[in-house]
Amino acid sequence: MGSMQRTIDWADGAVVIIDQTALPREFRLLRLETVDELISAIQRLAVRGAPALGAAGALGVALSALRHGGDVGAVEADAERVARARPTAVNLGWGVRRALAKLPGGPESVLAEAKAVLDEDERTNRQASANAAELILARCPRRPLRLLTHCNAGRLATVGWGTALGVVWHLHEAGQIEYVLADETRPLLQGSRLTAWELAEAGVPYRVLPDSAAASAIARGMVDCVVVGADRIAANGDVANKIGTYPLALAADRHGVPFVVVAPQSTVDAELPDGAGIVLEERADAEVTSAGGTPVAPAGAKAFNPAFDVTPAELVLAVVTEHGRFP
Ligand SMILES: CSC[C@@H](O)[C@@H](O)C(=O)COP(=O)(O)O
Repeated sequence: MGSMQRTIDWADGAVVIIDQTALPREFRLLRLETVDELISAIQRLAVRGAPALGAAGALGVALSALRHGGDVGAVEADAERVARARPTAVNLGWGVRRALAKLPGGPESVLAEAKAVLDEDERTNRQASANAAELILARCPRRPLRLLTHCNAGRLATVGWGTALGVVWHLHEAGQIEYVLADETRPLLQGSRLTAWELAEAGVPYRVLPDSAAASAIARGMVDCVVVGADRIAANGDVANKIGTYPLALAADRHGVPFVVVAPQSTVDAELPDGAGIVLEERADAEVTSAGGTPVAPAGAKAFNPAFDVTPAELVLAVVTEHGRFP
């Protein structure tokens, strides 16, 4: 049910998203009619994942342009607020800039550009993940393959199809997947809530594991390849992705397991020479000091809660986009 629904779309003058805070308990859609509602949905991760945030950025500018018409200053101010809703995924600002560039043509051309961003997304991710699937088949001799992934880089992180999980869909169609290990992805559990839900829907054999068990799984020879998405890729190939990605890359390197990153070209920040310049979002202490809304740490406990980390290019076998290997 709901499997053909886009993660984020435009319908009857509003942005419609799959509410990712409700999954897997409930599949429900949210209608966002204002820029403020969209920004709030981005910040509480009701819509999330770098490519989906690119679409959200473009649609946010469309919402504003349709509301403010010829008031360029008002639309530019809204665009700036949307672009700053979260700092790490470069796609958010990319989507905003693409739509904003069409403002001189009027609100309808802004909306048309936002819709083009959405339409391109699935095509691009299918191609990027097909390229990565080919590379993995060439580099990993064991059949069928046992993959490990982190966070959610599935259709829920994009408008449709997905990036790292897109690789799984291609390989599963070809009968080449034995199983997928899905890191639960502390603290917000995108792995156990979202990736597991997608894998179950698609009928792919999987197990959820604590993030802290991933290095052991790699060391015990249970993983042929680690495949993840990205939030921002610097010009030298350093990769920012969900917190916990860097330790996976270290473990994979130590045990000679290929570590592959799959992303659309829009996730490359060509102006950034290396990963040192990437702003890593820090989120609220309560996400760590509570579990499911119940406090688990002593009252007043402080947390270190970065949402992302940076994996240096030297630990990455390949960054794969729709154009092939990057750079
Ligand atoms: C194709 S999604 C790639 C990344 O955006 C994904 O792995 C990730 O880190 C998402 O983080 P999130 O905080 O859930 O937005």
